[in-house]
Amino acid sequence: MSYSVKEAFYSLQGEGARTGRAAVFCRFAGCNLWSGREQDRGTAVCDFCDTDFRGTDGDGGGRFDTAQGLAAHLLHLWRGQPDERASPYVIFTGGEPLLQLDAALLAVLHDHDVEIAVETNGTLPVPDGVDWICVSPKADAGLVQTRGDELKLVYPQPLAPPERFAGLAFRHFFLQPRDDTQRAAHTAAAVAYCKAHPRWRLSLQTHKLIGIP
Ligand SMILES: C[S@@+](CC[C@H](N)C(=O)[O-])C[C@H]1O[C@@H](n2cnc3c(N)ncnc32)[C@H](O)[C@@H]1O
Ligand SMILES: Nc1nc2[nH]cc(C(=O)O)c2c(=O)[nH]1
Ligand code: SF4
Ligand SMILES: [Mg+2]
Repeated sequence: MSYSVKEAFYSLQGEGARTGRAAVFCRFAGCNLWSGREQDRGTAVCDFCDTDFRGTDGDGGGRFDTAQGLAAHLLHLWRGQPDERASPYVIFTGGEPLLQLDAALLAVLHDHDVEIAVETNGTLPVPDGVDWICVSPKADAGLVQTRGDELKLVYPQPLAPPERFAGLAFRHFFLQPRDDTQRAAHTAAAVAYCKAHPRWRLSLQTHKLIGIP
């Protein structure tokens, strides 16, 4: 199996329960809910995406023929000093990472003592061996992955109210304001919802607020 990676970079997790934690991000190319072309956005299942995931031309991107090759590339990007209380941390995102993340890649990373997280839309099952599962459901897409560590719902999605997901088997429940021209209004609405429904916490995209990748 070969892998198509849009970009890969070292930054801090900007969102959710692990906000602020150093990580190598591996952004796989391609998604099952949008082609990534602007002219298709209006008819896409997921129409609010904030990410360019087409092609392999980004910083640290490329085509990798083997799991070993991609794992070596990701480990090379890690800048953390050795620390017995903090393993190297790799977050697979995209696009939709579960179109490409496989057992071979998970195994070789675990062989190097890497902790592995995934950011997924929940339409595909997460393979065994992922250490941290973040699911972000999309209103018009079937949800297959109904358990995990955090559920991070982009808010608002009129056809996907938080109540639809509150009973699922996640440890953390977040609302993340939809980033578009109305972001301030969406943020205010998310704050109001969290205040009324304390199960839910606010996830800000802090990397955007401070201008890091
Ligand atoms: C670009 S997606 C890639 C991973 C996967 N395809 C997914 O949707 O979870 C990464 C995260 O950004 C969130 N996201 C995408 N577009 C957003 C937007 N306009 N505003 C806020 N969050 C957004 C997604 O819901 C997801 O939690
Ligand atoms: N800093 C930072 N944190 C993130 N958390 C999830 C991201 C994503 O695009 O999946 C992301 C991202 O692109 N950058
Ligand atoms: S599912 Fe994720 S990557 Fe795909 S279009 Fe939606 S937000 Fe973007
Ligand atoms: Mg992002």
